[in-house]
Amino acid sequence: MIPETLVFDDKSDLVATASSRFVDLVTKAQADHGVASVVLTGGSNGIAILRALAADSGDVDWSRIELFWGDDRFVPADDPERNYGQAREALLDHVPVDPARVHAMAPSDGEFGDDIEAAAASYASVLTRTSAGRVPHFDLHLLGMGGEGHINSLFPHTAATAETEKTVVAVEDSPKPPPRRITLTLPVVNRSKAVWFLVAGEDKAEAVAAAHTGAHAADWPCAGAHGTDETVWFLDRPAASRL
Ligand SMILES: O=C(O)[C@H](O)[C@@H](O)[C@H](O)[C@H](O)COP(=O)(O)O
Repeated sequence: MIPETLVFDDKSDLVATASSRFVDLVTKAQADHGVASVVLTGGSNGIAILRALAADSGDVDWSRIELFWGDDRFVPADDPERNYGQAREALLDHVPVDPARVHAMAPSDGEFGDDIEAAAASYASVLTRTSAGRVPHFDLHLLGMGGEGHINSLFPHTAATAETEKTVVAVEDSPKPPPRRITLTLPVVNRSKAVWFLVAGEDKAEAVAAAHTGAHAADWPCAGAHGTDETVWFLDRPAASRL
């Protein structure tokens, strides 16, 4: 399916449109099948959207949304680098989510202690437990992207990006600090009905162009992520400058 590519004059327009489309998508999913499932991302754009939703989320019923993370840093629970903590502060502390439906990845001082493999395996079972024993088809997977094309903690030329079986893997040597992370893999990202890339800045332009011209996921992991119903690129002008 051909991706939809939207180019905005600035980041605030990008965030405003993505958050309003988030409200539309989630309210439709809730009307259609009761509980919506959304995978959140870290990064400045992902968090900016959560802040916008904290201010205005229309008719979204926050008690009927399962929230997951595409990746997180395997750090202590109160480490400010944790994507979960940033999402809590930006959105989850301000809306009536059902705590039983908020599925954070384990911190390094949580129930699995420092055992990152056990923490990753446990998250894989969270995915199936919340979806009647199957791997979920998320309604929406939000993705930030790095300049070298990484999404979640899937970096170029790594085993995590090449993974074809497991839904969740541990990353011990991320090229971007901190080195230890837990991430969803491409096979599960690609079960999402909608995959949205939230990308701003000239340093992302080469990766955006690569993804739009059929690059290999090993080289540019962003090129390997697609929704089953829609793939949308939300770009500012500098990020779109090589298209
Ligand atoms: O895990 C990380 O190190 C970051 O969270 C990273 O993956 C980030 O999401 C992207 O680099 C996009 O970041 P921006 O949205 O700030 O461009």
